[in-house]
Amino acid sequence: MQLPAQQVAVLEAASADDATSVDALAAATDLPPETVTGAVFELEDEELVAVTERVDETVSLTDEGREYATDGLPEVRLYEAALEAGAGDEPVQMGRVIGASGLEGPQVDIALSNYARKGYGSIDSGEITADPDAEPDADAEANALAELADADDAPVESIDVDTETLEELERRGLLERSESTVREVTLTDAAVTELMAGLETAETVGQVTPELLTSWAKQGFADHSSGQGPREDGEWEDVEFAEYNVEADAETVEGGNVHILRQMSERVKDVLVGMGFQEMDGPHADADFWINDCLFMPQDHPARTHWDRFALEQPTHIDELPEDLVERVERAHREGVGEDSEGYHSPWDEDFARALALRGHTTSLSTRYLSGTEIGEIEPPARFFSVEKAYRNDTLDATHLLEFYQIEGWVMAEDLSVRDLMGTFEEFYAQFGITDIQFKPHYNPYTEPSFELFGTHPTTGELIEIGNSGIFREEMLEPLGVECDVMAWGLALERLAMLTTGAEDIRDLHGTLADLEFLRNAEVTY
Ligand SMILES: N[C@@H](Cc1ccccc1)C(=O)O
Repeated sequence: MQLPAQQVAVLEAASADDATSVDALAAATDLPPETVTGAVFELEDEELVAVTERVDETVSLTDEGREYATDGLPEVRLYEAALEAGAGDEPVQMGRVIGASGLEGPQVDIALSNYARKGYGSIDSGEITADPDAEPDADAEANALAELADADDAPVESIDVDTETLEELERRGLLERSESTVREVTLTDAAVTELMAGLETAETVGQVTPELLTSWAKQGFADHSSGQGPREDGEWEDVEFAEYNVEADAETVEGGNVHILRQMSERVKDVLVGMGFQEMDGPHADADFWINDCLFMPQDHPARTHWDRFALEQPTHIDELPEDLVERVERAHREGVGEDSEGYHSPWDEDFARALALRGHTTSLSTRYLSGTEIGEIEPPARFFSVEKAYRNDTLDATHLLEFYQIEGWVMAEDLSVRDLMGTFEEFYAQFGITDIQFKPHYNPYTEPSFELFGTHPTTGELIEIGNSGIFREEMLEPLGVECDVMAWGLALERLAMLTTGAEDIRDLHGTLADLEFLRNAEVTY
C-alpha cells in the first residue's frame, strides 16, 4: 500500500504501542503535533486507525505558588517566627514577630488572614499567640505545594492531593487548572495487515503548478506542433495530491486599518465641506495673544495659569504681533468697546500676551482668520472649520486626554441667532446618526449666549459633553475688525468617535493603553 510519508511515519510509530497519544507520536516521529493530528485524521478516514478523545484536566502552580513551595507558606513562616519569639507561652507583640519572620508587603496580610483559620494561634489587639500543638509539618496546603512543585500541567488524577486542598490552593491563587484534549490512537486490523505486507511512501504534490499542467507524462506520443492527433494527459494525471486538511489551525493574518480618529476626522471634514465650510490651519504652538487675548479672555483667568497650559521653554515668546490689533485688544480688555461695554479694568501686559504655549483650543485659528491676518479680510457670509489638535494639562481619565482633536468652526453672517447655531449642530450630528443632542446654557468670556452640547452614549446611556459653542461677543469681534455676527463652536472629535463606535473609554482610542483589537476593527460607518 502507498501512503504519504507522514502517514507511514505515524503508522509505524503507532505500531510500537497498543494505544498511544498524538503527543507521544509527535515525539516519536519528530513531526509537529498538528501534522500528526492531520495524518491521524486521514488514517482514520481510511480506517487504518481508531481515535478516541478525552479531555484531561491538568494543574500547575502559579508563580506565587512556586514561590511558597520554596520559601514556605506565609502563615507557616509567621507561626515559626511566633514560636521562636516565645508566643507559645504568652502573647507577643505582633510587630516584633513580623519583623523576625522576614515577611514583607502583601505576604503579611496573607499570613494574618490564614493564621487563625488554620489553627496556628490567635491574633488580638496587636498581639499574637502560637498554639504549641499546631503541626506545620502536617499542613495540607504546604504539603500539596511540595507535591505539586515540579508538576507542570500534571493530570489531576496523577496528583496525590485531596480535592478540598486543591480547591483551597486554587482559591488562594496558588494553583491553576487547565484542560487539554488528548487523542489516543489505536491501529485497526486492516492497518496491521498492511504493515505486515509493507508500506510504501507515496510522493505527494501540494500544489498544481503551470509546469505540471504543461509537461507531458509520456513524451512523444502526441504531435504537439501540428496540433493534430490524440493529446496525452499531462504529468498532473500521474502524481498524488496531498489532501487538504480543512481543520488545521491557520495563522491569523491581521491587516492594517486606518486609525478610527483619522477615519472620523476625514468624515467630519467631508461633512463640513459638504455644508459649505472652508478649512483653516495654523500653528500648534502659538502666542497667548491668539489663543486667549483675542478671545477677550482676561489675563488673570484661571485657564491662563501655568496649571492648565503647556508653556514653551524655547522660544518663550512670539516674534511679531500686529501692532494696531494689539492696541485694540488691549483697549477692549481695559475699557471695553462701544457704549454698554465695560472691559475688565484689570492689568493687561503685552509681554504676557506674547508668551508661547501649545494651544489649549483651536479657537486660536479662528481669531487668526477673523483678524484678517491669515487670508486677508473675510466678507460675510463665510463658513470656516478645522479638525486639529489641542493640548490641555487635564487629568487623564475615561473622557479626557492631554491632547485631543477639536472640530472648530464658525459662521459669519448678518443677524445670526441661537436657532441658527442649534440648527447647524442638528444638521451636522444627524450626518452621524446622532439626533438627540441636548443643549445646556454655559459661560465663555468670548461668547454670549453660550451653550454646551451633550449626547447620549449608546452603550452606557450616560450623557457626555461633546462640545461648547456660542455667538462671539462684541468685545471680541470689534478689535478684530469684524462688523457682523459670528457664531462658533469647538466640538470634541474623540467624543464623537465614542458616540458612533460605542467605545466607553477614550484611552482605548489613543495613547499607550489603546485597545489594539478595537482599533484593528473599528470603522466609521456614517
Ligand atoms: N474654545 C471652546 C470652544 C468654543 C469655540 C468657539 C466658541 C465657543 C466655544 C472650547 O475649547 O471649549
